[in-house]
Amino acid sequence: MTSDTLRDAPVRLSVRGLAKSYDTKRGSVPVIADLTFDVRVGEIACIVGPSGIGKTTLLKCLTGLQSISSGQALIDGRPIDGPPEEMALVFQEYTRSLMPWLTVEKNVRLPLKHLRLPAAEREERIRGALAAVGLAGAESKYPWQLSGGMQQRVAIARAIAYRPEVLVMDEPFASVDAQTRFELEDLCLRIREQFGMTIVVVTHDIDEAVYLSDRVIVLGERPARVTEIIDVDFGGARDQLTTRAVPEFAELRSEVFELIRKAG
Ligand SMILES: Nc1ncnc2c1ncn2[C@@H]1O[C@H](COP(=O)(O)OP(=O)(O)OP(=O)(O)O)[C@@H](O)[C@H]1O
Repeated sequence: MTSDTLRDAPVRLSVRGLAKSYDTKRGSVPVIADLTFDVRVGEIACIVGPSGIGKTTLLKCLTGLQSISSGQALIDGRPIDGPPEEMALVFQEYTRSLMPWLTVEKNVRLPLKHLRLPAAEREERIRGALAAVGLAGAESKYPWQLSGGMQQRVAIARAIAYRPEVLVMDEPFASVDAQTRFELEDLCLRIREQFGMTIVVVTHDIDEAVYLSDRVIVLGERPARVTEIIDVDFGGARDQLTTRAVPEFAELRSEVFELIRKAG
């Protein structure tokens, strides 16, 4: 997949003047003032910004878990006003999102129950998702028998077995060691290639944002606005050593770092 192909793809997720305030005992507190951006079919977009700027709040609005105060978020042109069927969400805390009393295979099977798929397709999706994340053979294990990185792979397998159009991830690799983090980043790139999914990731890690993204969306100011949208033109095939070593990588990292520092 080339960057040019992605830039010509139709818009999957559109955020238009989105604002969000929380109602608290002290009244209405604005967290997001005005966000406008698009994510195209098959793109990976990373959302970055200083701590507490409203990144998780934005994801909650996009996934229909929080109401939007004004403006709109649209998926394929349809306004989001509840959890869209076309989306799946992966959280940082895999220990809280997996059911410890269910095996790996049953955890992945869980969200497929209400899809009413033909049995053969359901089994193939479970098998294919576990194979895609490198967990073929671990079907009968329980989450607590696995390492943190493997548990997060189960959470990702569960999301991709559902075949969402948009995979939304909130700090998905923040709780694993550095080596596992690199492996999971590459897994994310492979998922995009294999399933053509659109992926939105919130991350605190600037290098990760540059490595994964076709588009880095930088949030700043309080309440939050889009400070900058940075196009990343490394294409689909990336490599932890060679991609991170090109001069453009260092330039983009500095640019994002500087924007977040100014915003904080
Ligand atoms: N349910 C809520 N009610 C009231 N205020 C909230 C609620 N959830 C979040 N906030 C506030 O909204 C602001 C943004 O929080 P949010 O978690 O979205 O930021 P973030 O950018 O994801 O933070 P971090 O980078 O630290 O994870 C914070 O000031 C937070 O205290």
